[in-house]
Amino acid sequence: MNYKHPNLFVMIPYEERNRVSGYFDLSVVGEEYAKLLGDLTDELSTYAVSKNDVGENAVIIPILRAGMSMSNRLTKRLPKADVARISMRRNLHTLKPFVAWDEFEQIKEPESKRVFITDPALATAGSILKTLEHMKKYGFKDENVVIMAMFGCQSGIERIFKEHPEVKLFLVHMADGIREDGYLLPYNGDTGDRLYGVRENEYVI
Ligand SMILES: O=P(O)(O)OC[C@H]1O[C@H](OP(=O)(O)OP(=O)(O)O)[C@H](O)[C@@H]1O
Ligand SMILES: O=c1cc[nH]c(=O)[nH]1
Repeated sequence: MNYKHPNLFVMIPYEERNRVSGYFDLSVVGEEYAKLLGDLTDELSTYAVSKNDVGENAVIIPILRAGMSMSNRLTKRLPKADVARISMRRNLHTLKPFVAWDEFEQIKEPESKRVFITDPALATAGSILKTLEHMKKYGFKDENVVIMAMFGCQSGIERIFKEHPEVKLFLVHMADGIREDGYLLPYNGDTGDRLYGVRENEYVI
């Protein structure tokens, strides 16, 4: 997958897919999966964040639940950054996301803040787009936004840049595509479920 965009930065090229084989090994779950995602986040931070950046005037926004697996490590790399979580839920039939709650109110002067959004999976991009739309209401600016993700597909990425051409996206690795049920290919399962267990009431939301 050689898709390119000026604001897209892919850390591990297709030819080195074996380096991310743990994504696709569905027996890797819980703490072990969290460590794998955390270690890749450390690597991605080296790629996405300048060497002397300690997170001054920055805020890290993990999209819950799975985004915490990345923000937990990014906070170590950027100790001065604030953290403001957003809880995003999706109806797994329609794949439509909605905001359950957020912590944006606590961020002072959002219009001047550098933002790092973390979420391992970028599939339809509905969750990221909803997050960006929600952030705008609070005054955050697209030109200050860096999205950090593990795995994303071209159709989702194109949707992001179509609506938000100024954001930057740092991806560990490019997916081949997306399945009809909204999961990425190669299949990596549900990241949140692999980390924290299946959520019982997902279908009724
Ligand atoms: O690009 P999209 O099509 O919106 O899909 C990606 C979203 O799906 C996953 O979250 P999920 O809804 O499984 O929530 P969880 O992390 O709480 O399990 C993932 O962490 C993204 O937030
Ligand atoms: O591939 C996908 C799609 C949605 N959520 C995930 O965790 N993975």
